[in-house]
Amino acid sequence: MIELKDVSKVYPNGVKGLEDINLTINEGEFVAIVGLSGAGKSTLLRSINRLVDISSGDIKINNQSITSASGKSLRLMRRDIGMIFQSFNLVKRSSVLRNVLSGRVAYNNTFRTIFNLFPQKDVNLALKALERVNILEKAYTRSSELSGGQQQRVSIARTLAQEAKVILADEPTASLDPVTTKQVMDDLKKINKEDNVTVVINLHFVDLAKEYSTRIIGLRAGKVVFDGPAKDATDEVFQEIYGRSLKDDELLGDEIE
Ligand SMILES: Nc1ncnc2c1ncn2[C@@H]1O[C@H](COP(=O)(O)OP(=O)(O)OP(=O)(O)O)[C@@H](O)[C@H]1O
Repeated sequence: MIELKDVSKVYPNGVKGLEDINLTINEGEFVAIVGLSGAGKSTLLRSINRLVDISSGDIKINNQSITSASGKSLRLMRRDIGMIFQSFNLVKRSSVLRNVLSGRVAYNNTFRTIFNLFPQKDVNLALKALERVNILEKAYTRSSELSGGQQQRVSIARTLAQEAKVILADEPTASLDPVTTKQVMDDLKKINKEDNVTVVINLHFVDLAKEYSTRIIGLRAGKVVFDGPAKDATDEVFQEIYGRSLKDDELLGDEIE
């Protein structure tokens, strides 16, 4: 369970990224965060694993405050949280398998990871993860040789190898074409369903949010302006979140049918 209590973030330049956010996200939910550019979606997501430090309030994960955690306890909390980025964040010159194994770094000592001495059980776990996202045959390929969609699958496999209980995905399909977008979303949904992994995802396309998530959180100027089941997110709701009608480029459209 992820709990945000009275969370605000003010950046050093005075910009309010988040204002007084109160949310509880339960284990196994698939939550989409939507809103205009600059609404605070990335700030919210990155606060959860403390890539962004909040200015006030508290964030708890399974009743333990990540806001006040440090050292080993922060590392252990972060080990349970996988992160997926728009830009994939892979080491391009390394093999696919090596990238997936980096999900095991927090489970091993530094000496082993520097010299690539991962235990066989970690290698097996990584190969299994690649199999689940259907790119096992690419295990020994250099990551730079993969398509964008394949690279995103590698980053999903990395969170599987990490045995993350929560996946935070920041616009994971923003640089992908519509067909690949759907494959990546299907992978995330499968992991959510089969492993009961909580998924919190920032999405630009509102129709994708409606199709895949169980709950939609709408942000506007750093505040939650909608929080409810995806099926309740009507056109009027999106109009409220965006302060205007949706534009064509906020809908992925028929390609996902
Ligand atoms: N490092 C930073 N320093 C100063 N202001 C920032 C910083 N990061 C974000 N902001 C500001 O905080 C607000 C929220 O930004 P955030 O990136 O969370 O929005 P977003 O909804 O994810 O937008 P986008 O969809 O464009 O990624 C914006 O006004 C942004 O300019």
